[in-house]
Amino acid sequence: MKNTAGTEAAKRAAGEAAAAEVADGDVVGLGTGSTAAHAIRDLGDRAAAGLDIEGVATSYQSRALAREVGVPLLSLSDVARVDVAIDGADQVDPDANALVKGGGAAHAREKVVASAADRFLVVADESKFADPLEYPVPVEVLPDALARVERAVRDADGDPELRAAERKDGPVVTDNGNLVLDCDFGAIEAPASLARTLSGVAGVVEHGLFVDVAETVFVGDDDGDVTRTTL
Ligand SMILES: O=C[C@H](O)[C@H](O)[C@H](O)COP(=O)(O)O
Repeated sequence: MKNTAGTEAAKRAAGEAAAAEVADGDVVGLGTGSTAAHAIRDLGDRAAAGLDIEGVATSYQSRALAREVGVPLLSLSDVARVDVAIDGADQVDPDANALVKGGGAAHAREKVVASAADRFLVVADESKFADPLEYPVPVEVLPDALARVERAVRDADGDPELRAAERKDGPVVTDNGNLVLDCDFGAIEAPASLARTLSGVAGVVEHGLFVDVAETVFVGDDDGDVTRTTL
C-alpha cells in the first residue's frame, strides 16, 4: 500500500540532494520507491561522469534501475557495511525518529541495508509527515506463520490485512518469497515499543517501523527546494 500524495518535483529535489552526499569510493545503499529512484538516477549520471561508487540494491526494482542507469552493484549477501544509504518512507514522524516503510514490500532488505549503513539518509516530501504516525505497518511474514502472526497483531490491538496483488490473483509475494500483512494500529503513540512487539513475534521476517535509524532527512517541495535536517 503506497502513499502516493507527493509530487515528482518534490521527490526529485529530495532524491538529488541526498545523492549529492555520496562521495568517491562509497558503497551506497540504494533504496526502493519513487523518491529513492531519483537518487539512483542521479548516481547513474554521476557514475557516468567518473564517480567511483558501488551500489547495494534493496529490491528487484532498485537493482533493475541501478543496472539501467549504470550504477555498478555489489550483492547484498556480500556486504556487511555500507557508507551511506538513501531511502524513502511512507510516513515520517515530525522528528524523523520513526518511519513507516514497506509500501512497496521492500522493507526487509531496506532494514538490513539501513542497519549496515554509517549514514542513513531519508528522502521525502511534506505529504509524508504525520504526528503521530498512523500508517498501516507492513509486516513481512513467513507464509506458514500467517495465521499465527495475524493473531499476534490482533493481540497488539492491530487490524491485519493480507496485501493483495494488483495484477495477479491472490496475495503479494515479496522479493524474499513471503507475504505481507498491512497492520492498522490506528495512531501509533509509541513506535519503539510497537517495533519491539512486532520483532518478537515468531514468523515475522521484518516489519516496516524504522526507529532511530535516520541520520539526515531531506524534504523536497514543489518548487524544487529542499529542507535538510540532521538528527
Ligand atoms: O517498500 C518500499 C519502501 O519502503 C519505500 O521506500 C516507500 O514505500 C516509499 O516509497 P515512495 O518514495 O515511492 O513513496
